[in-house]
Amino acid sequence: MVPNPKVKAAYVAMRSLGISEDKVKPVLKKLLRLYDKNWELIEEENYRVLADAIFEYDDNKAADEKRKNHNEEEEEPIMPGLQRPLKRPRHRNQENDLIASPCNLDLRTGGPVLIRPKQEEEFLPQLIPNERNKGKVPIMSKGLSINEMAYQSQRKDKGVIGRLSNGFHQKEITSESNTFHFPKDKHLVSNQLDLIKPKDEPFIGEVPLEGILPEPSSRRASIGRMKITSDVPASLHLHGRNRETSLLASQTENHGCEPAHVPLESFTNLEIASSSLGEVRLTLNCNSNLGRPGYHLPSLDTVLKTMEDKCLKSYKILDPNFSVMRLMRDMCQCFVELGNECNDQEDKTTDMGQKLDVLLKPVLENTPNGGFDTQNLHVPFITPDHFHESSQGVEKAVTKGCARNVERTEFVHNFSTGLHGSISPCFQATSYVQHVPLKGDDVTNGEEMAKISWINEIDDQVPPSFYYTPENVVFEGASVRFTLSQINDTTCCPSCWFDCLPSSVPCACACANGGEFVYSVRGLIKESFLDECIAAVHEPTRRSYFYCQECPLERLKGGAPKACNGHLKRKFIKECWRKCGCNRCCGNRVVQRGISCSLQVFMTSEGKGWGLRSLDILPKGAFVCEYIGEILTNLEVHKRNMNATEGGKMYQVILDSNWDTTSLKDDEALCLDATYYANVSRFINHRCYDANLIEIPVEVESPKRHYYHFALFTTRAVQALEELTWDYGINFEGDTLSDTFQCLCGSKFCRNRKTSERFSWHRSEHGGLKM
Ligand SMILES: C[S@@+](CC[C@H](N)C(=O)[O-])C[C@H]1O[C@@H](n2cnc3c(N)ncnc32)[C@H](O)[C@@H]1O
Repeated sequence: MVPNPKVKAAYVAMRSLGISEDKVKPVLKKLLRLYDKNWELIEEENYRVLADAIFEYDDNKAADEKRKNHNEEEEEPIMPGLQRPLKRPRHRNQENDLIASPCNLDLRTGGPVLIRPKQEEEFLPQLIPNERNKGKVPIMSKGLSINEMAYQSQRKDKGVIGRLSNGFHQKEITSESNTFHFPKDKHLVSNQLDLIKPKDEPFIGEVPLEGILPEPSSRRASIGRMKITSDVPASLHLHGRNRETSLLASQTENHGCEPAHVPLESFTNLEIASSSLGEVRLTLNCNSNLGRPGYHLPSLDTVLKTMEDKCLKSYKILDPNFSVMRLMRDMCQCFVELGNECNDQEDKTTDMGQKLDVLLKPVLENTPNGGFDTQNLHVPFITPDHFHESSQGVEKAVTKGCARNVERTEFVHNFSTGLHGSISPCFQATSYVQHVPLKGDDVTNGEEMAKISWINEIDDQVPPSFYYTPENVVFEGASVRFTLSQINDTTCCPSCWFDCLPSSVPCACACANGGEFVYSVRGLIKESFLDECIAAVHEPTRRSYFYCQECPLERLKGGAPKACNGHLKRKFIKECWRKCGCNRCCGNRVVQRGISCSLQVFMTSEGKGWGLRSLDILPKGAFVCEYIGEILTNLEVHKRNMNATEGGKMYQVILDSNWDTTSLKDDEALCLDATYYANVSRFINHRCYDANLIEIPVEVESPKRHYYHFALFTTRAVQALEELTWDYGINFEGDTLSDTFQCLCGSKFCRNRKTSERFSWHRSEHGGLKM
């Protein structure tokens, strides 16, 4: 009989791993039966399932034998003769492994496949508690040389705009070059890792360990504090298991003592370096007792073996010579080599962001708080200036990142009512992030329902990188917390059903909109409402403004309190929400459903940089997108602007459409900053007066209107490929803007001209426009 070519190919693949045919045959048979002869599953990832099944069988057999010896019972092996072909011995927790195996076969019974390969990740957390991320965490300690030697950079391209009373106000800033340099000399790049001795570190005081790895509060108390001092000479040169990689372990808690030889088992600080010069080091810190009574540090050997085993199983690395230490060393090497090769300034900044992400992400993934969907966690980059401040700064920055993710929990279940009681709108962002490089041709990075493409027919620039988020993210200190209890029956419509719009009796949400819904059945803003909104911007009078008794913006400027310039009152739209009886298809839920039109980011030909356009014709009153960014307190905006340098782009918008209160607290005076976190709206350019978009504040989750959604709707029909623009409300006669923003909007009503061709413009006393 001609051998099946697929079987033959499987033998060949296994042979390359040192597994003989007679070992492959019975396992392959079982697999084929279990997978219903679905070869695709078996062939996937270079026969990973098959290889694992063979190993699994081997392990089972070893375990059986152990048990047999132990029980002194006579038992026939069901499939004799399998021996591990790999060079590396695999030591496992047998029980866990059996369950967590990607192809959890009971080869003795040919029983069902409990976990299919693709599902492995889902099962791991429960099945191997505390194991999943172990060994993945290069914790940034004080000794991380990236911090000290490689990374001196300034915030790059940080753009800021602040909205004036009815528009943007800005502080332009320059892109500063990133000064990150790795050693230029090629000879510094050694092919081998060398022993390194950490140089004396400056005293930076006490660094709480929990700052690096946040612990659940119950455990915090028991966690010791790690002190890093200038005199931490207690470095050990450890030659781990005759490996080509040399290790250095230091006893960080051994302050001020002479170097002491400690057993491998009690290392607390493992460093892997790129060479003896230690240009790049990876540091692994571990509190010697993890704050748990009875905890003993495993030996380095055990950790490495377990990690290698994990790499085999979880990361599908089948190379029998694979070594975790080599992997980490290679990573250090990459830093050195890429730094040397990188001549282009821009490359350096982008690459560094990625490298830091590699280092930081695992720290966050490994938070013992657990429970987060680590697959979806997006970790902000820590800015260079935080890295070179001090190593303490590094740890602070890492903590910040963790804190942000802790805040990410969206719903706090209220057990007494069974409702989602307290709802935090989004997660905590940090300002200290670096832009994320754009991947592929979708500027949304897959975050929106539909892809948003980009095109540049003018030059060879690619869109700037930033962190795409379809929802606002809250920065620390901003008072944005929603609770269902804030919404009473007069501010929602619990008795409505499916869609509120067709109802002949206006519901509470319609009443909040002035007695009728703002949206038509086609999902457009009704013309009368829209025209009122446009008129309020185009023809403001004194009564169109709120005047704060104590303006939060003026308060920030310091000095003698100045009178408020006024904040333009805007009509709000109130959308239905969770306490309403209708569902997501309700016609009074437009903005919350997100972007539905076809948009494209493109390079403008007038020199305004990138812009946004619609690929389709849009009718008047259509919702285009929300202005999305970080929700900041104005205090934070002020801080960011103070730290910014001149020359960048403007991305900040003040949420002042309802500043009618005399007692607006500092944490309630909010702003959206789309510099780091943003959606596609950050590409919309300004146009004086006759822009085709208008901002309308939309209340969705909360009747408290100091926070609201900043939604952009068309003011008229828009042609396909016509640029979408919006009037930032810039006061070109104001001192902050006149020099820095040269308006290229091309409108015949452009306010940036001293005298318009056809009109003579002057400002109203409140900063609005009058013809
Ligand atoms: C919110 S961003 C808009 C997107 C931006 N063009 C880009 O390339 O990322 C605002 C910045 O775009 C530029 N910009 C927007 N409207 C402009 C206009 N009418 N004239 C000149 N520059 C404009 C300015 O640099 C401004 O700071």
